[in-house]
Amino acid sequence: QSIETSKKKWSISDFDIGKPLGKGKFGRVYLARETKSKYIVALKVIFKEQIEKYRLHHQLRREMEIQTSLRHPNVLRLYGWFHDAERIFLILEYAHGGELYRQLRKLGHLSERQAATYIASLTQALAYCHEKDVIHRDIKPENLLLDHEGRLKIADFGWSVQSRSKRHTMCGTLDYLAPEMVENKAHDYAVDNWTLGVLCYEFLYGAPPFEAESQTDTFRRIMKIDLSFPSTPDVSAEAKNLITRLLVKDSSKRLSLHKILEHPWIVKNADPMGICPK
Ligand SMILES: Cc1nn(C)cc1-c1nc2c(-c3cnn(Cc4ccccc4)c3)c(Cl)cnc2[nH]1
Repeated sequence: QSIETSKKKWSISDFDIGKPLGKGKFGRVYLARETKSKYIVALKVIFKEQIEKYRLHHQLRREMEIQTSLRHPNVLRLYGWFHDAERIFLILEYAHGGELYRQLRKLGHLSERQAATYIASLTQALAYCHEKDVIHRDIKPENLLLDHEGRLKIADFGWSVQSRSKRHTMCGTLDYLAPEMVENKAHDYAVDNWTLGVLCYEFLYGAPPFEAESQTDTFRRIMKIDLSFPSTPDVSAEAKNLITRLLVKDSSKRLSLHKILEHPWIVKNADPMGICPK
């Protein structure tokens, strides 16, 4: 009965619950171990009355169906779910390395090899999601985790769950949203390309490109494409070229996911295995 494939009806008695990993509006995420196989998972507990109160069961169902159908090395697995009278439990892949966000905050900014490796992994994961008609995975450092080998995992289910680490008020930030999102226009796949540009900038400089004191100022900077590159850290011209070709207002003119993977900066710097040796 491997957790990966079983059609077994799970229940809370199948798991030993460990320390909380993250918490948020809809519930918490706990480290857990399936009692028979000793398989380690992350168990996300969502309270039904919260879902009913905010009338979110359709979104939750859609997110769960999407997440269960996705199989990609850079997308966190949802193995299955079960519920009791008041809670819904999601059985998730456990990412041993924790939040990419913490690594970024600890290091200040990433090396070009590390940044290129993460951008290549994200691009491959998004190309896979787009092939399955899944867009806007809400990619921001908040939703990125690392496995035991340092491989990136997109961990979002559309729920803004705040993890345990002291967190800047990232929820509700505009920093990662493309102009058409910020203007609440119909958005298409290309929003994810924009967000890759924002993330690439943040990985290399340690802060997102349009950060400002207020959300209004961030909004203005995004709409103006008010992009500038600090003189330190010293970042290569190829990296700046990739960022500039993604942070384009006209979504049809942004570099495509496949073109990103062929970009000289990615070809030269990204580790093919998605794991950047230290
Ligand atoms: C935190 C943390 N520290 N270490 C050492 C491991 C983890 C860890 N957390 C998870 C978690 C986990 C917990 N909370 N959340 C919400 C979240 C989502 C995206 C980014 C941040 C938080 C996810 C998961 Cl699902 C799956 N695997 C996880 N692994």
